[in-house]
Amino acid sequence: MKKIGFIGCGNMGEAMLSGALNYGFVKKEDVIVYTKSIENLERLNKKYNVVMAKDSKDVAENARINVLAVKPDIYSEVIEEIKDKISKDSIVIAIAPNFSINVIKSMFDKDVKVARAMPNTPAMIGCGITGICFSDNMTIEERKEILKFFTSFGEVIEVKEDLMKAVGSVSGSSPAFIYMLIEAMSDGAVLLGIPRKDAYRFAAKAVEGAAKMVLETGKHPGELKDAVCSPGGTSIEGIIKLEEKGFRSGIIEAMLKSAEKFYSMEEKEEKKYMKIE
Ligand SMILES: NC(=O)C1=CN([C@@H]2O[C@H](COP(=O)(O)OP(=O)(O)OC[C@H]3O[C@@H](n4cnc5c(N)ncnc54)[C@H](OP(=O)(O)O)[C@@H]3O)[C@@H](O)[C@H]2O)C=CC1
Ligand SMILES: O=C(O)[C@@H]1CCC=N1
Repeated sequence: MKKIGFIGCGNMGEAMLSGALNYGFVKKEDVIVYTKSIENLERLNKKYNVVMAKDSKDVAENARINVLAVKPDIYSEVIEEIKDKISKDSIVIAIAPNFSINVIKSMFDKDVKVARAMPNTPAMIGCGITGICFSDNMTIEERKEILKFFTSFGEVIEVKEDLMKAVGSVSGSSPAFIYMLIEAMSDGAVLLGIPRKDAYRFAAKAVEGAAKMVLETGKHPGELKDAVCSPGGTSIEGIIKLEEKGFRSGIIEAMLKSAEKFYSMEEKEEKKYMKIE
């Protein structure tokens, strides 16, 4: 029996796989992976030397922890395929926005052990952050093991299930917002004459440095911002423009919009599988 299996291994699956291997949660011979295309499967096998499964069932039959890293619209098809192979000792990790723990149980048609998580792609470099909740039937030991998996490629915070939609915004989706910030900062720097390559470096390092200042000093972000702005100086000019353009409310609304979508996706599946009106 392998320790962990990945059904689907694209952007998020590979980020977790490489994180878990690099940061020592699991050895390559203890991982089994299945993806739809043979090209991707062979690429992953070559890159990580993990065992290739012949199909999703093969993963479920041979792995104790099963990570469902397929797109949301493939979940039901995959669960249908593997449900008979999931034993009472297996653990299912679900990372799609749509499916609550109850819905996953209902899709498996049994009291399966479910860890519902919302990770993010910086997992690939060991800098992920994941929000997670567990089904009641999971033991403390099992929970600890799953927390260890997610900790192997970043931080993990246990949350109540109804906060998963917020975690989706602030963890799952937010890297996309930050990449946009870096891209926009770089465009501005290029406009001011800095070569493109250097512009990305300046912008990304500023984001990294600012994030570390928040994490390591424990200071309020507003205090750190104030320390940058000299009276009558250059930064405050930029800040006035950001306020004028609705920077902060734009970000807050983006968070709410992502959470709203998460909730509506979840609600749709609840109605379908739990027969809730
Ligand atoms: N991307 C992100 O930042 C985040 C994603 N998530 C969630 O992670 C999940 C995966 O998303 P993401 O990694 O972006 O998606 P990708 O499209 O990058 O990866 C999907 C994977 O599923 C495989 N696949 C497709 N059909 C099947 C099938 N029938 N059986 C088995 N495997 C199949 C694909 O195989 P192949 O490569 O061969 O086509 C691919 O490896 C989603 O549910 C998403 O909501 C959660 C948090 C963050
Ligand atoms: O965009 C999505 O739906 C997925 C979930 C969070 C990040 N990516």
